[in-house]
This record gives sequence, structure tokens and C-alpha cells, in this order.
Amino acid sequence: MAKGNSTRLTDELYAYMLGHNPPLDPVQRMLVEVTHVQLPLVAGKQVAEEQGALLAFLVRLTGARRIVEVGTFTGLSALSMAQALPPDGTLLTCDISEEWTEYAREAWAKAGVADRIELRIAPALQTLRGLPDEPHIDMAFIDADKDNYIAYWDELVPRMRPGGLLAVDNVFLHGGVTDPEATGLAAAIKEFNEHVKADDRVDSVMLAVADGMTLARRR
Ligand SMILES: C[S@@+](CC[C@H](N)C(=O)[O-])C[C@H]1O[C@@H](n2cnc3c(N)ncnc32)[C@H](O)[C@@H]1O
Repeated sequence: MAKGNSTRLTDELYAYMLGHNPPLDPVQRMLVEVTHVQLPLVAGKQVAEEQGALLAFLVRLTGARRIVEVGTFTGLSALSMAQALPPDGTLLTCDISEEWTEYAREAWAKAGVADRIELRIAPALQTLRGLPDEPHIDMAFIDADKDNYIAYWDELVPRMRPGGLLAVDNVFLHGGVTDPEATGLAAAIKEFNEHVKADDRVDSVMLAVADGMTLARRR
């Protein structure tokens, strides 16, 4: 049973919600379709449509100009954020897959935002550790290998500007986080969620968006 005044998200209500959000633009739509057709076994990695809209909204809300993303896949979240950046804004996105990110590169070029996006193909931890140490990031999105979430968080938080926003995907791990005997990725996300809750460098809120999203603001 849903608690806390929440309403169960039926298929009908989900469609209604999407119908009241900004629609996918033609390149975003193409990217969703291509991902499902070309990569059906892993298409579920892509952010949900409402998450793309939310991320774009947050970029505009915060006026972010320097964004770092961990986990590119076929590029929908990066595309959504880059389109919301001001013309002088930049987004650095990290992945290890040449194959999956090739779709991203094509979509970014079609959407005319390729010049705002830098894709680094390398383990994200290596990329993050190579960034300047001083606080210079306005917004970060973590959406990659779950067992490294704490390491990504601890590389990113000190580099966030005061007031900078961190968004983290899959903090419910498909419900696995409520399992007292959780192992593997669910245990890793449980540990990450405790880490964030105890982190006095940020204010944070965990939200029931898609597979759970945490938003945090650097103090
Ligand atoms: C959930 S997907 C990202 C989805 C993406 N945000 C989107 O909107 O479609 C996770 C991505 O993390 C990447 N990844 C996994 N391990 C990684 C690592 N050690 N460093 C960088 N990227 C990694 C995977 O290749 C995959 O593309």
C-alpha cells in the first residue's frame, strides 16, 4: 500500500503525467526508439522520459553552466541537460562503452549540442580524479556502476560549488534497498544511501522518481 499521501502510479496515471510534461523533441524521441530497437537487452539503462525532463528543468532552475555526468549510455540524460544549458555551458560525461556512446554522439550532433558535450571514454573514477580539485561544478548526475557510487560521490562533492546540485539515479535499486539481507548491488546502494544521509556537506532529499532519485545541494 502506498504511504505518505503518495498515489500509486498506474500505467494510465503515468501516461497522464507524461502528457503534462514537455514532450520529447524529435531527436530525443529518435534516441529512445533507436536505443530500444538496437539495444533491446540493455535499453532499460536509459533514464525515464520524465527524468530527462526533470534534469533539464534542474539545469534551468539552477542556471548550471558546468555539468559532470557519470554514465552516458546512449546519451539521453546528457542530451536533455545539454539542451538546457546556456550557450557557454559545458557538460562532461563519462562512460567506458564506445559502442553505446556512439548512439549518443550521433544524437548530440543531430540536436546541435555536440560542441557543449565532452565524452570521456575511461573508468569514471579516473576521469573524476583528473578534474581540478577546487569547487567548479554546478551540477552532477550519477548514473553508472552502482558499486562505485560512494567513490563517485566523494570525488564529486568537494568539487561542487556551494549551492551546486547533485542528482543520483537508482537509489531504490528496484526495491532491493529495503531487503535487510541485501547483497551485491542492492547492498552497495543501501550503503550509498546511508553515506549520503550522514554527509553534513550536503542537504539531500530522496524522491520516488522512476527507480528513486536523490537530489543533494552542496552546503
Ligand atoms: C544506467 S547507464 C546510464 C544511462 C544514461 N544516463 C542515459 O540517460 O541513458 C550506465 C552507464 O554507465 C557506464 N559505466 C559502467 N561502469 C562504468 C565505469 N566504471 N566508468 C564509467 N562508466 C561506466 C555503462 O557503460 C553505462 O553506459
